[in-house]
Amino acid sequence: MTQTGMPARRAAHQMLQQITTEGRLLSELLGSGVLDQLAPEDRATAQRLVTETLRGLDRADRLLKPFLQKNPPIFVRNALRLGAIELVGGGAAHGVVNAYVEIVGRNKRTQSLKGLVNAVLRKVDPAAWEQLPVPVTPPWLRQPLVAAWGRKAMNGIEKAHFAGAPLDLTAKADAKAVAAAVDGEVLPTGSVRVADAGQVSKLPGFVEGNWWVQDAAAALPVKLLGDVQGQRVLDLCAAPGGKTLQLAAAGAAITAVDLSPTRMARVEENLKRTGLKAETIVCDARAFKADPYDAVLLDAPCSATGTIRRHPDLPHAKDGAEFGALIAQQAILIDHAVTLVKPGGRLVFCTCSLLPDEGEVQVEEALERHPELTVDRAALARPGIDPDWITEEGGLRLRPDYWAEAGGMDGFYMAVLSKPA
Ligand SMILES: C[S@@+](CC[C@H](N)C(=O)[O-])C[C@H]1O[C@@H](n2cnc3c(N)ncnc32)[C@H](O)[C@@H]1O
Repeated sequence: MTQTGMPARRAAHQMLQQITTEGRLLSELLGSGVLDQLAPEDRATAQRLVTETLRGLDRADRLLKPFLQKNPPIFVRNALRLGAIELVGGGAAHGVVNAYVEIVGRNKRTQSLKGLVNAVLRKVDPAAWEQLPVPVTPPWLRQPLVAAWGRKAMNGIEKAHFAGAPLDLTAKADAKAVAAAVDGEVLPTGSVRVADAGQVSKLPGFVEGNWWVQDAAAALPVKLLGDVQGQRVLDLCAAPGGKTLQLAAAGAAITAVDLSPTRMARVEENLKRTGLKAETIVCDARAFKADPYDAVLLDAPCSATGTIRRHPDLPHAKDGAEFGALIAQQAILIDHAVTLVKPGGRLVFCTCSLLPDEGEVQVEEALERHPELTVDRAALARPGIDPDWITEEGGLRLRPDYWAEAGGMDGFYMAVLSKPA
């Protein structure tokens, strides 16, 4: 672990507080300029420290529990958690303990607990860390996931969440050449995996736009469309544009729609860097009107529970309260997307969610509302797709515990629906 200074620790503590008490997401906090006052190396340290703490939160709590007679206030608990993670990561005990004693001492409401923080952190034994179980997901999310996939699979999913994610790239043209340039490997589905990436923008081929960052699971929905050369394709909910770039690189004429102007600006940056072309339209996909398309891709807003390997803040910031609204919005988006598919055309519905309500169930219900649609199972016969991943209704279910030995994949659901000619 690199040297951790007080500004980075204070920022990490502040972010952990906002995530665990205000339901803020780390990406929102980073975007809001919370780290702008810090030197670049402190910014990176604060972000790494808070990410590692969130990933190991349940384990840090177990490590600390024997030394706490009752749960201290969350401000203190978060200081203890960060301190424990630093100690386990090899931080010098004296410096770590003093730092978190100081953070707790600066707050009038918690200054009387400085002694507790000092005593508890001094007792932490970093060697005990490896003996503790894999961190468990908070119950609000664990329960529905165990109900959907079973306990054994959930343990595998939690292992994958704890391990974090490697960096996956999608090549604009030649995956083998990209793999050779970045010292990566080509996965069975065609994505390039980089085990030890470092700073993404410094990897060979970034400036030239030879590839973009995209998890191997997230790259599959576009592949299910097969050859789209010369087809008119609508990418609904397109930002930051990973799928738009894939479709453009495959030679389709793309219209990319997203509600968020800031996120659409990222699609435009990505198009510029890669030299690819797409029409971009900022608007609510539910109100978008145009002549029907050969294919529509709907990557609907969802719980994002498939991306916890890279966003360990999510289970600690959220409580599932917005799931109902997201599920309702997905159904409305599907119904509208169906109107934008021409006869004989296809709709790919996908979400980066682990919840069947945002995947399998959504498609089953869509088929009831639109009996003219059929599920295109043949579209799933693609290189690297394990037949065990195919679901009863004919969709593709991907989970973080798949490809465990090779570094896992994001949780995703996708299905191809065909309209009669
Ligand atoms: C899962 S992300 C899409 C990821 C993107 N397809 C990719 O591959 O990079 C969902 C996107 O939906 C957008 N969104 C949410 N509600 C929307 C709506 N009603 N209309 C259009 N876009 C919407 C969000 O701004 C967000 O960019």
